[in-house]
Amino acid sequence: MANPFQLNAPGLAHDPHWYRKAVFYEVLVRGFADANGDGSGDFSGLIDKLDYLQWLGVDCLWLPPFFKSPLRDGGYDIADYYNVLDEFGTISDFKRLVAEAHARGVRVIIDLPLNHTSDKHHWFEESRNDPDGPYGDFYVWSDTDEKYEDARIIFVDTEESNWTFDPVRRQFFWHRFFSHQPDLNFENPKVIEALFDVVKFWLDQGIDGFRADAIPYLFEEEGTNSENLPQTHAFLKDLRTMVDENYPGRIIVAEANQLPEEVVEYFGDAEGPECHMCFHFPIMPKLFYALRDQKAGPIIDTMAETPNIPAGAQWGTFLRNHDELTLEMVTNEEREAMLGWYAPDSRMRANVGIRRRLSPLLDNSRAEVELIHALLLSLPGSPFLYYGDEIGMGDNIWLEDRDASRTPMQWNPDRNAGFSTADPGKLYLPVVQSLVYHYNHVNVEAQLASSSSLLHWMRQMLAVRRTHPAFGLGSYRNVPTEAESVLAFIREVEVDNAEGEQPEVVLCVFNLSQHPVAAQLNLPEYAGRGLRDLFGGTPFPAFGDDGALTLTLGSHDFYWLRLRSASSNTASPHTEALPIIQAPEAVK
Ligand SMILES: OC[C@H]1O[C@H](O[C@H]2O[C@H](CO)[C@@H](O)[C@H](O)[C@H]2O)[C@H](O)[C@@H](O)[C@@H]1O
Ligand SMILES: [Ca+2]
Repeated sequence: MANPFQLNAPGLAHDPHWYRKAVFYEVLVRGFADANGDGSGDFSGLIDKLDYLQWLGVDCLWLPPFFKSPLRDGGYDIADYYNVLDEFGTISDFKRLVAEAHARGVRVIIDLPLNHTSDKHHWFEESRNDPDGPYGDFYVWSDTDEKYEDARIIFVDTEESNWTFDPVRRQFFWHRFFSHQPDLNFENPKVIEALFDVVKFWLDQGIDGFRADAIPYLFEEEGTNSENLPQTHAFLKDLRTMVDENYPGRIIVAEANQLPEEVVEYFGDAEGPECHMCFHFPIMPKLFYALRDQKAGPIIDTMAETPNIPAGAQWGTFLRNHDELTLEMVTNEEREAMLGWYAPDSRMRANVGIRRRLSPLLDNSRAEVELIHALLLSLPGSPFLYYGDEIGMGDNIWLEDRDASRTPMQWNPDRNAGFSTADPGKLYLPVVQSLVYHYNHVNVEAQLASSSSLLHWMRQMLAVRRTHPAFGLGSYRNVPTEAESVLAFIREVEVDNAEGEQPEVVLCVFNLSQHPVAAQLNLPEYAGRGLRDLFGGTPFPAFGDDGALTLTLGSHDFYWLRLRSASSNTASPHTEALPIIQAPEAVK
């Protein structure tokens, strides 16, 4: 069959700030495509699907850990930083993946858990067996489990303490996550050296950057909560210096599940930059909260509390990922409300969060799935999508822990959803066969054949976003309205085009309510200016002479509107050109 996704192979454009406009896509190698039919996804399978990802409009892949691991924490328990899981392929397969992605203009970042290893890592084996040997001080050992008592337990479902007694060394070792994941001792310069070597090794394989997993927990200090310590920031400044000096254009993305004022510290400052990007953990749950509360307030407040970031930095925004939908960044009242709304069955909960995929969270409401994506794609930050959400994949809460939302990608209605030719019982996890999300009807092939599908809608959204630099690079300004269900904001950036520097101003308006609403916006600086819809180019009524504009929005409706040029209020070919969205051959 002809490949319906094949486009040209543009290669990578030179752009040191690529990540500030990029759309990222988190893809589990294990879960995407199984090329050799052994029941597990692999690098070759992912390579086969790169045309699809390019067609969708993805700019950069994020690959969660694929290193040698006993897989007791989805690969975040690394046994060997320098080797990959046998079932995924070889390092040369990985390099081929990077090269093939780059040929299609798609970058690749990987996940690097530096805070801890698996207890099967040889560093730990040697540390526990030979306290005076070269690895004796690689982990945090203690004769007592009463140190650092102000550090909270993160995996509250499974862990009772951050210390575990090791019967071999007859001491306790420190771990912020599972008890089979000992924390490395960052006070030991040899550990830092070893980890810098790991980072260099992977950057030498051609990756475009890495996600620094669980970064707030590197150091411990008595009398503190052992999170976000100054020593951690000093380590990150050194790491950034090494990356900038040796690998310009490659990025570090901080995974710091912390309050806005704490997360922002992970960007560093002009004198001492740290990470190029930080995930914006606080805004994510507020989007879900606002949707059920049907009020824009929580989003407006969180954006107001979000500090400015240094030039050249960017937020990473997301709706879902391989973890539970974490509720660490909301108040106790908000958390209780969200658990009631989104996790009525206790099986849907994990640690301080909810282990469900996006579509089931939103009761398979297409309008809500569209609305929350429209928010994600237009609020400040570079969006990180999660594989399968572009087709509204479901989950399986009967699986353990976060595996609920790590099931195989659904490609077609064939055996194993087209993910693998293996005997179904051999798959790493079963494909989703629930009534509503069964792979018979929720799959890429079916959605490709339907021009009104979520998949085509997503592709168009990414295409429109790409055409308007205001979304990636623009400033953000809230526009107050009386209607409490309406969120309105302006994204604005100076763009250089044939007519010289011109501001691109995009007005985004969302109705978070299930009921229609009319909202008046007052922007006197735009008095008399017209607007155009970004999708079809339809002219909208102009702002009045006093700068007032009344918009009506249907249930869960939204607009992305571009302010027309000040001089004429008429379309100019350069500033108002609309993106041409082409349907693939298969649906023409
Ligand atoms: O390796 C341990 C974990 O590291 C990341 O953890 C983060 O996920 C937690 C939720 O599962 C979250 O509560 C915590 O704040 C994060 O640091 C990684 O993403 C996990 O998959 C992994 O288990
Ligand atoms: Ca395989």
